[in-house]
Amino acid sequence: MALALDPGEAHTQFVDWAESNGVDINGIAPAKFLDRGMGIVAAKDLKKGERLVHVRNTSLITVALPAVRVLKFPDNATVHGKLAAFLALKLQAKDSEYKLWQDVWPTEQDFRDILPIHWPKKLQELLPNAATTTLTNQQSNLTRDWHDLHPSLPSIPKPLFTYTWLIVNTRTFYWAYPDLPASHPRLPKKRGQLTSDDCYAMCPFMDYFNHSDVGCDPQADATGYSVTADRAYKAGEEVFVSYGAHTNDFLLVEYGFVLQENASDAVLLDHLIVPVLSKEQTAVLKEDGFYGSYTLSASTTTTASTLPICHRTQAALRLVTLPSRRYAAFVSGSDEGATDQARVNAYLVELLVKYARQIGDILEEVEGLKVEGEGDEEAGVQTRSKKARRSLSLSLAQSGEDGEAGVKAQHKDVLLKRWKQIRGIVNRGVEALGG
Ligand SMILES: C[S@@+](CC[C@H](N)C(=O)[O-])C[C@H]1O[C@@H](n2cnc3c(N)ncnc32)[C@H](O)[C@@H]1O
Repeated sequence: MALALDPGEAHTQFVDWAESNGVDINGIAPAKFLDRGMGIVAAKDLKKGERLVHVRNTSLITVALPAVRVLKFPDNATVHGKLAAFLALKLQAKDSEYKLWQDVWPTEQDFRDILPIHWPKKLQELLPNAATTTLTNQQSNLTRDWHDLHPSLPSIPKPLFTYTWLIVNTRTFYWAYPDLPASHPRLPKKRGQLTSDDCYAMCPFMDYFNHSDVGCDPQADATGYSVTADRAYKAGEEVFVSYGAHTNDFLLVEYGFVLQENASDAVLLDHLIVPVLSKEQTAVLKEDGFYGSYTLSASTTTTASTLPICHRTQAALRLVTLPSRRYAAFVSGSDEGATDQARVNAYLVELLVKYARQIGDILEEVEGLKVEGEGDEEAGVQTRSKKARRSLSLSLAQSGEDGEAGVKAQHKDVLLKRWKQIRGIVNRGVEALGG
């Protein structure tokens, strides 16, 4: 069990505030962990099915709040951007009603330590392919939101907006406004047209929960949000929720960590398979809906009948390696494909073995990166209070000194860890495919 430390005064004050502001807490408490900031622990033995927390719908922070609507952000701005803008204004105002909540958020420096969006470019360039795609999308979403909202935020510097945008990104919950009727004017769009990008809610206290691939499943209804124990917990044990079935590449970019054990982990193979497709094969796969998103899963329960590759990968590789009628029989379902499986496997093994060699080179490159500012700067920051660190880092950022930061030991460690995980998945894949 990871060591849970006393969270400190700011957290005690926040919990008191939360309890008097629509958050019902039962048998759990925030605690500090050495490697993942804050989290939630069982404050007593808990039974499976016990409700651990309920956050009233009126205590959620959504764009339907009158306090957000009155700011009249542009209609075309995203819900993510509007919430980030609202929270930036609240953080700047000295008398915000959310001050005690904001005081327990991770600091901007915490984000610089863990989130790849703040990594130096040379390190970002060494991210695995799937992580690079997620990071590119994240960067362009942030740029779009800043572009759309900064004319409405003359007093907010970009680093502050970036900070609250990342707070929303790492702490938001899916909220489809179950408390509002179908075409209520406070909905971001009419109910029928709501997309997942419209359904963001900030949920004070619930945002203390850390993620595990197997954990409690937060539930929303018209009364608000709740978390119920998915199993029995001993007092002192950390209680996780699941943020969803995410790979470690996704978790690294969106949340700044990778899991040691992750049943949802997989390696994206697009960069290996797409380049071997001819123009004609690409067109066929696009037409059949099998172009891209080729995955090799991390599953260790693979048997001969359940290979660690997805159906899309099977389809693409069959088109590349077999006569087109064999491909057609497979995708139409008239042939399960067992006869050709060995050929398909052998082809993929070749690609994976080549990839394993490249991974070896990348690992060497990452291992060789020089870590800057080790020791001195870190030690100084750790002795300051969290609040002081926040104001220090925000004021630094406000001066525009974003620059090209150096590689930190933390960045390098997590990147090495991820590449070693990928090497493990690839090697296990080669074995399972009979290589
Ligand atoms: C919703 S917040 C959870 C509370 C957060 N740990 C804090 O200090 O406030 C999500 C963030 O928690 C951290 N986190 C969540 N689950 C984690 C895990 N299993 N391992 C390491 N860090 C985790 C990541 O920094 C992530 O961006």
